[in-house]
Amino acid sequence: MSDRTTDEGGHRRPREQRTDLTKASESASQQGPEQGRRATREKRGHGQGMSKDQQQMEDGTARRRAGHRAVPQLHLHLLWGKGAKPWQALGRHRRLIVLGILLGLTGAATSLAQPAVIGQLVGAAEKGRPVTEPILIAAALFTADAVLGALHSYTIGLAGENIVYDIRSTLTSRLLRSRFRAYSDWQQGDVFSRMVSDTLLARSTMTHAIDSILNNGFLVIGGIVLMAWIDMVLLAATLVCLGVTSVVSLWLARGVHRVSVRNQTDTGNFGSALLRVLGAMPTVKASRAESREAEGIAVIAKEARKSGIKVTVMSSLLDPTMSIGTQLALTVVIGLGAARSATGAMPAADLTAFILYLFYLVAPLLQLFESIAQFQVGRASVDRLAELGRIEVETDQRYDPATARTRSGRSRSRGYEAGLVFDEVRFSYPNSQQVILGGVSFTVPDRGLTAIVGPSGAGKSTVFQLIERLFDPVSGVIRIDGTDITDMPLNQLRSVVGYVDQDHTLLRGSVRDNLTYSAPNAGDKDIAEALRMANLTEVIAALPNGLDTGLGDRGAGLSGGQRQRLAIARTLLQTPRFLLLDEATANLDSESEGALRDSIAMISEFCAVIAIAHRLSTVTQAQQIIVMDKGTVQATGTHADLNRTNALYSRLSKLQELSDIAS
Ligand SMILES: Nc1ncnc2c1ncn2[C@@H]1O[C@H](COP(=O)(O)OP(=O)(O)OP(=O)(O)O)[C@@H](O)[C@H]1O
Repeated sequence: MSDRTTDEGGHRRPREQRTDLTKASESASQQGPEQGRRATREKRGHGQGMSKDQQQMEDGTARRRAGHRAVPQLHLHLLWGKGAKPWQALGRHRRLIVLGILLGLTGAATSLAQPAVIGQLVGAAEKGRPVTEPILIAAALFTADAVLGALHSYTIGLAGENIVYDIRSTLTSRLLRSRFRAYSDWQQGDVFSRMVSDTLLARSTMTHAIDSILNNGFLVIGGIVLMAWIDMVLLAATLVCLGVTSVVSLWLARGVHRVSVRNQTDTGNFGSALLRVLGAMPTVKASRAESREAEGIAVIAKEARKSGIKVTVMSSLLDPTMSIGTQLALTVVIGLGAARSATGAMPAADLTAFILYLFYLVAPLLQLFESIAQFQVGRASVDRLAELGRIEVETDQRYDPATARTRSGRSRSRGYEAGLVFDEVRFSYPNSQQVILGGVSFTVPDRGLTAIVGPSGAGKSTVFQLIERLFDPVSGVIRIDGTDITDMPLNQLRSVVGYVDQDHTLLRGSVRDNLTYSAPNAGDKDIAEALRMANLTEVIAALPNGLDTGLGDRGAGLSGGQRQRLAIARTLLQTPRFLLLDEATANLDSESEGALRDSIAMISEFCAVIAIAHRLSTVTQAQQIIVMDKGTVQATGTHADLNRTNALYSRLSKLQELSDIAS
């Protein structure tokens, strides 16, 4: 099967797309149905004029090409996953981070040299030697320290922003390409909170915290070495005082990690709860549920507050713990040092340098432990992002190679049927035992209107979700022109299948943005034609800015029926070969429904329209009607046949007549 309206990457070709709809419908209306059909078929080149081998070659090429556009991988999980290579996690930002760390370390070296130079200055002054040289060296060190510090901050900040950008863009791409059933398991608010706040925390971990741990660690170790060089006795006293507090601080830092994980989960829960009600404001108001919901969300917010306070308590204990240790060390050093200096065991210049090193050590030591705590907070975020990054994505490879081979063996049998075929399809939703489709078989020819009717819950919408491959059957095959759809690249499948779902979702943006959503290069002529077919020309003309009028969330600004027709026009611009309409006429008044019925009749001249309809009046003209009940096909036929032969259909038909009379 080939689709000549797709390019190498599986995208639709703009030029052909722009003209497809107009030309096809013009042909259909001007040349009469048969010629129009032929003209459209030729333009679409859907493979009927090709040999089967050619088609299969094109299939393979298209699949390989589509497969080349690999879904971006998030490497964050490597940081703490099995066989972790932290280096890889930093990806292409490694160089920048290394540069930042080197700048920081050089800055730290200049800092470490300062007390020694000041010690020399004191020594020179003590002995009455010239002090110009040590002053100049000290000034050069201060300047270098300041410049290196600024460059260091900028480099690390830049790497941080790059990393956040990378994580966000990679994760967004993965989320949008995720398998529908995998995405359905996630709460939107949780996803949102991970994408916004966890990425910021992860940035701190991967740049500032790591950098600070290395730099301050270097300063601390360097300071200790220099202090050892000056006086071992004073150093031993210092280490005893600081050692105890360091152990306590490390224990606190671990605690910070534990409570941070809890706090980030609570924050995600808060986001989910908020999104849930914000997405249903009219229902909340109509149900007078404002106070109830506000109270419920306040409870969740309280949980986040509680775990947030725990993080604050643990983090704020770090500072005083370290302060106690350093104050103690300072007191001991000054007392012991003064005594040693008085006995002449230690020169005054050495004591000055030692005390300065101790002062210099205090800030890096505090920062070191703060960074370890920050690292632990960010680590929890990195873990949460890595979990999101492992979401299963749709690939254009075969869903299950072994099964696909067996299926394609069957599906590529000689004499395949053109159109869409359900062959003994069985299906249950993931994590559910309920059989939703129990061996459904039917054939939809590649032209004309096919209606699917049946009571609520019969499995009609599920049939559409399987055609779109939002889910895959448990067993059985769905074929398009003889090809198992699991063997088709997804974007090829979705370019030949247009789907107007029950919610006919519109997005915030202009009418034009919404119309051209699946055909971004559609021209004005095609847009006008699609609007005409969906009976929207006058409606759009009456809007203040016509096609450029802005719509609110989910298409606010248009009536329910207008939104529904706009969704149909949007799908028409995609020039699908199979147009799936799920309850497309549910919100229409009788007049609009009649107009749309005419449009569907016209559209079905050049593609296969499959319409789920509760209003049977919409589909009485259908070439075939499939009656579904409890996940099986009860009967297939025309309106007249089914009215005569099928009890369920004639009952639905009678109920419909009654409701029409009543209205
Ligand atoms: N995501 C899902 N997870 C589990 N079960 C589901 C899911 N979606 C639908 N179902 C179940 O599948 C069955 C068939 O649903 P489906 O939406 O296909 O019916 P339908 O015939 O289109 O109904 P209606 O005419 O009311 O839209 C229902 O029993 C429903 O509860």
